[in-house]
Amino acid sequence: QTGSANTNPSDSADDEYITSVSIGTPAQVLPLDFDTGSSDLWVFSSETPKSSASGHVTYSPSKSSTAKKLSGSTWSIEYGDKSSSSGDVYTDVVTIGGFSVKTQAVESATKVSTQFVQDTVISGLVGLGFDIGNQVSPRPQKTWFSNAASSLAEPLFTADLRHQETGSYNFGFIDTSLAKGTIGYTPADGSEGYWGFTATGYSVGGAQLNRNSITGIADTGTTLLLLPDNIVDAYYNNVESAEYDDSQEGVVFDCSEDLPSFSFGVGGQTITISGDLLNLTPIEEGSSTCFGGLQSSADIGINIFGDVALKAALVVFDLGNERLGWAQK
Ligand SMILES: Cc1c(C=O)c(-c2nnc3c4c(C[n+]5cc6c(C)n(C)c(C)c6c(Cl)n5)n(C)c(C)c4cnn23)c(C)n1C
Repeated sequence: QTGSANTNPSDSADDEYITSVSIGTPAQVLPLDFDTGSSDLWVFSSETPKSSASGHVTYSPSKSSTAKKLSGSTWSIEYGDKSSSSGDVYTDVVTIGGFSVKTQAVESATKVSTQFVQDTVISGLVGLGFDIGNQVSPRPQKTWFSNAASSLAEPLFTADLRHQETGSYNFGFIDTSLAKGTIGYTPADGSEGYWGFTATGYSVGGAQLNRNSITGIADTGTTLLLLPDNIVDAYYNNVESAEYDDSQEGVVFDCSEDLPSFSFGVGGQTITISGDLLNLTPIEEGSSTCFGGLQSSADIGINIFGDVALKAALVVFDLGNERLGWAQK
């Protein structure tokens, strides 16, 4: 069996990607953000304070004949941008791209931070990280993909995120036609709950790849490409108008400037992110100053290959072989 779901950028900056998910009987369809950097499936629900839930599509377990309370279980999660949510837990049928998991832990939010209240285009997240990262207590729950894996044709999924167009998450199969290049595989380390891997080097503007290994995570839930300062500096030294903007907390530059590409090596392949994918967006509507898609990971303690990097590739999250595949798109 397989599944295939379309995913769409939420706004003009590709800040996040929205995928429709059906929960319960009859189906309640919610727009959710698939996040390989976390391992909880949580939703705005009938238990979310009305003031917080306004503008959001919500899940009502009481309206689903297949919903069951997981009594005594609670959850609480905080994300890299300091956003957070918490609540209690139901199980229900969850269908993604035509594939159903009958008894999926659906974490219902009784509390959500302001970032989530304001982000009305999504009604929650689907964690596609490793089960070890799940935040339900007293008994951690499995992710949707972990529950699905044993019934899928192959225990893997692919992410094909695109700039300002519809992409896809495919489960149980690899559509190689989505990629131009060969898929290069490298071991994935799931011990922290993330899809960790090591890139073998990088280059700016199509130059020869150097041999500086970069250990990081493949994270569909993070917008930017977050790398060490030495790499960020090496890149922006090629961008004449680039400067660090304290208020924006990142490197900005003239929107009119042509940006060089950025390449990294992984699994014997070279993934090249074109310059225009590295110009994320004007710092505010109509501004001629733009915010860079590549920023520093120095304050985070981990390197994150977020959507800016993933958009350049077809990425295979291969649980069965504990490996990540990357192919140029
Ligand atoms: C260590 C880390 C991160 C690790 O993940 C991270 C980050 N980066 N994008 C996101 C997140 C997103 C994606 N996301 C990013 C957005 C940005 C940059 N902007 C301006 C808007 C309006 C966004 C929205 Cl609506 N959504 N979402 C939905 C959540 C829950 C995120 C949590 N963290 N996060 C940051 C900013 N940092 C420092």
